[in-house]
Parts: sequence; structure tokens; C-alpha cells
Amino acid sequence: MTRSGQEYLEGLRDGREIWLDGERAEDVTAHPAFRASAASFAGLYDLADDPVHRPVLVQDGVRRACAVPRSYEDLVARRRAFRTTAAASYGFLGRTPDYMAAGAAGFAAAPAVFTGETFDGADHALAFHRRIAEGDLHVAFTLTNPASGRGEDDLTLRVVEERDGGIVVRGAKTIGTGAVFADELLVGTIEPLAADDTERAVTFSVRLDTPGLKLISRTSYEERSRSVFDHPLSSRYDENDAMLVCEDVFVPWERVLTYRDPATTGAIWWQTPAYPNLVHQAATRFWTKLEFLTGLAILLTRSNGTEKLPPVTQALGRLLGMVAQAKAFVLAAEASYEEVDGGRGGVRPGQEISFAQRIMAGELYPRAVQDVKLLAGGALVQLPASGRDLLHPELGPLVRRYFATPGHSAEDRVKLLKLAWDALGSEFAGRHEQYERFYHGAPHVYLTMQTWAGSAGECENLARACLDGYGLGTTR
Ligand SMILES: Cc1cc2nc3c(=O)[nH]c(=O)nc-3n(C[C@H](O)[C@H](O)[C@H](O)COP(=O)(O)OP(=O)(O)OC[C@H]3O[C@@H](n4cnc5c(N)ncnc54)[C@H](O)[C@@H]3O)c2cc1C
Repeated sequence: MTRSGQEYLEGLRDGREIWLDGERAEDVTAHPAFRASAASFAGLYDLADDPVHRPVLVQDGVRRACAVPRSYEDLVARRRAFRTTAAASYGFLGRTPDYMAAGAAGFAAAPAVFTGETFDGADHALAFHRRIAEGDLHVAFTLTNPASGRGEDDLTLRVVEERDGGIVVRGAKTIGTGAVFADELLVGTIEPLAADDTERAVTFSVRLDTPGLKLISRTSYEERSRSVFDHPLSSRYDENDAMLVCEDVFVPWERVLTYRDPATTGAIWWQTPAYPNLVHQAATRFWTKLEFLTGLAILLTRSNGTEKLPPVTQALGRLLGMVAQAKAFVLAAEASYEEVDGGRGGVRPGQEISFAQRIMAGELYPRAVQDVKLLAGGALVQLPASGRDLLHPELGPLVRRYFATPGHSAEDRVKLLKLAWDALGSEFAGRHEQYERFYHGAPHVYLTMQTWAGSAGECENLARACLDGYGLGTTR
């Protein structure tokens, strides 16, 4: 069953404990810091009722993102669904419901990985996936340990008590992107844990209204925005990031996926298709976002009258090349698909390409933003303070006269430049740059990972073959 946007919003009115700016936000669907972005998430749910989008997004009543792909064709169909969802926010909502749905499908493809030496979470992992698929749930996740985890007073979330019906956890996890808009939160650990670090080696899912669970939200760009005209992206697509704090939160056993088992707690991400599945969604969204930025560049240069200058044309060519790179990573990951568990778990996007996508995207995004800013020029900054200037009886005619360019009315030009600033230069834009660099982990982690996911052996063999082909006595 798929839910409507209205049903999704009703689910968020559950008394969850969200803190922002020294106050508790009672209802995220009505609060000025969150309501428009909540409505954007609701809009994603409504896409499934659109006769054009439904066949792309849903199959046999269930979201394609939730399905375990069985073939290359299934991966392509899933990517089309990801594309439809990503386009609805121009790639600016990263943690849309399809993200963790695909991750959970990865768990369901290889449930045996959840069977550890001390705890068997296989059935719970399957139930987690079923709950998302049947309830059409939006699940966010917090896998990162807070910086306090590096000191002596480690406040990282850990198990503090075991009871008959479940466990009690205490401490913090971060960064909960989209958590305030989620139905559930998956809490776990992706970084390698020492074999004796059993207290922190736990994975579970919780409803957001679970007693003791708090989310401490970062600044709301939505709340700071003046209007849709002035901040077209941050006013509507601010998915928010929050720190999770659990003060003795009780988690029933059926929601515990790994328990006191460092090896299994990490393995569920790397030995199931969960991670390549997450990257499949993220890479598709990234491709969409680069298309949007490149489209902005085309419109900006046209508005500036620079479009036909050879260096500008070449700069646009470089951006279009970046779009093609982003697209190529998605297509190549699909084409290099691998069987999971001898085919019993279906297929996953190729791991080598999926992992490399993170390197490419983290390095490409800041470059693309910089290139579009360069093409935009100072006009990005020299803008009327708000759209109200255009409407003012005395000021409006002046603004309309002096902000127009040949062939472009002041209103159209200011509208375009404000969209560009929101995407490229605002606080919201700065957060997006950090997001694209870090949301799949820090560079030192994924660069190191590529040394075992990449084709180091083949590279070395080729260089070695060349070396072996000649010696001191070799003649030409
Ligand atoms: C906007 C945003 C949204 C996010 N959303 C989520 C989310 O929804 N869920 C989630 O779980 N996580 C999320 N993340 C968190 C992300 O996974 C972490 O930020 C990432 O893993 C890096 O961890 P860190 O921030 O603690 O950085 P650090 O590990 O402190 O790294 C900071 C810098 O120091 C370098 N560094 C650190 N240690 C070393 C070392 N030993 N050797 C070399 N260099 C080193 C890193 O490469 C990096 O450049 C998000 C991050 C951002 C920015």
C-alpha cells in the first residue's frame, strides 16, 4: 500500500520531541521551521497517485525502491523511480523515503549476514524491510558517532541495560539528515569497532515518538527564508539535520537488528547490498542535481548575454561533461551488477563503481558550484533585498528599470539570480557542499576503502607486465 501525502503528514503529528532554537517544536507539519519542507516530502508521496509517475514509482502496490532487484532490468527500473523522486526537489532533498527503502531492500537480500555469534537479527531485518514496504515508511538513519566519542567522556550511544522485552540505550548519534521528517530512525554504526567494543555495537530502528528520544535540530534555513521568490530552494527543500539524543530509550527486541556484536554491526553495511543500494539512489540524485546546476548556468549566461562567448561556451561544455560523468557512474554501476549470495539475494549495483562514485561526487560538486558562480558574476550578489522591492509603488518602477537586461525583464532576472544564489552561495548552499562531500563518510575512509574495492591487482599486473617485458639487454 502506498500512502498519500496527507497520510504521511498525519503520521508526523505524533508528539515527537524536536528541539530548535531553545524551544520544543510541537508539530513539524505546522512549525515555521519545518512545515514547507514537510509539505515537500508529502509531495513526494503524492507523486505515486499521479497516473504518469505511478507506473515508474510503484509495482504491485509497493514502491520500487523497496523491491529486491532480481535483474539488470530491475536496477534500471529502480533508477527511473529514483530519478522521478530526485527531480521533484531538483536533487536538493537527499534523504527522500526511497533512500533507506533501498537500504532495507539490501538487508532483505542477505538476511543471513544478521546472524551473529551472540544474536540473530535476521528475522528482525526482514521485518524491518517488510514494515517499510507495507507501511510506505520514511526512515532516516544516524550511523555516525558524535565528536565526544573520541574523548574520555564518550557519550556515543550504547546499550546500558537488557530487559526481558528488549534493551535500553543511552547517548548520542549524528547526523540525522531528514530525521525530523521521518517515521522511523535506523540507529547503528558504520565505522569499524574494536572486537571488545560490544556496548556500542548495536543496530536498531525506533519510532520518532519513542519516550526519551530527542532530536536537536540545526538552524532552519526554511525559517530564515523570506519567501519562495527570495529563497526558492531553502524555503521548501530544507531537509534539516539533527543530532539524536537517547536518554534511556527502550527498544523492543523485535526492533534490534544487531546486538553486542561489533563484526555483524559493521557487516550489515558492507556484506549486504545495502550500501551499493544507497549509493544507487544517491548517485541518481547527484546526477539530477548536476543537471539542475548546469541548467542554471545556461540560463545565467543567457541572461548575462555571455552565452556565445567561446570561453563561456567551453565552461558550459565542462559542466555538461560533469553531468555526463555523473550519469556514467549510475549506468556503469548498473551494467556491472553483481549477484548477491549466489543469486538468492538478487543483484546489486557493481561495488567498485558504486564506491568510486563517492570520490567523484565529493570532488566534482564543489568544482561545479565554483564554475557556475564564475559564470554568474557579481550580479548574484547585487540583488534587491527581497521581492517586495519589485512590488513597492515608488521603488518597484526603479527596480524594474535598472535591474532589467536586454531581452530580460527585471522580475525574471531577479527571480533567476535569487534561485542561483540560493543554490550556490546561501547558507543552504554551503550545507549542500558539505553534504556532497561528507554524507557517505569522510574522504579518508572512502579513499582507503577504494584500495580494497578497486581493481588494484589488475592495475599492478598491467604495470608489472610492462616491467617484465624488458630488461637491461632489451633492444628496440
Ligand atoms: C550535511 C551532512 C549530512 C549528513 N547526514 C548523515 C546522516 O543522515 N546519517 C549519518 O549517519 N551521517 C550523516 N552524515 C555524517 C557523515 O557520515 C560524517 O560527517 C562523515 O562520516 C565524517 O565524519 P565526521 O563529520 O565526524 O568527520 P571527521 O571524521 O571528523 O573528519 C573530518 C576531516 O578530518 C579528516 N580525518 C579525520 N580522521 C582522519 C584520519 N584518521 N586520517 C586522515 N584524515 C582524517 C577527514 O577526512 C575529514 O576531512 C552527514 C554529514 C553531513 C556533512
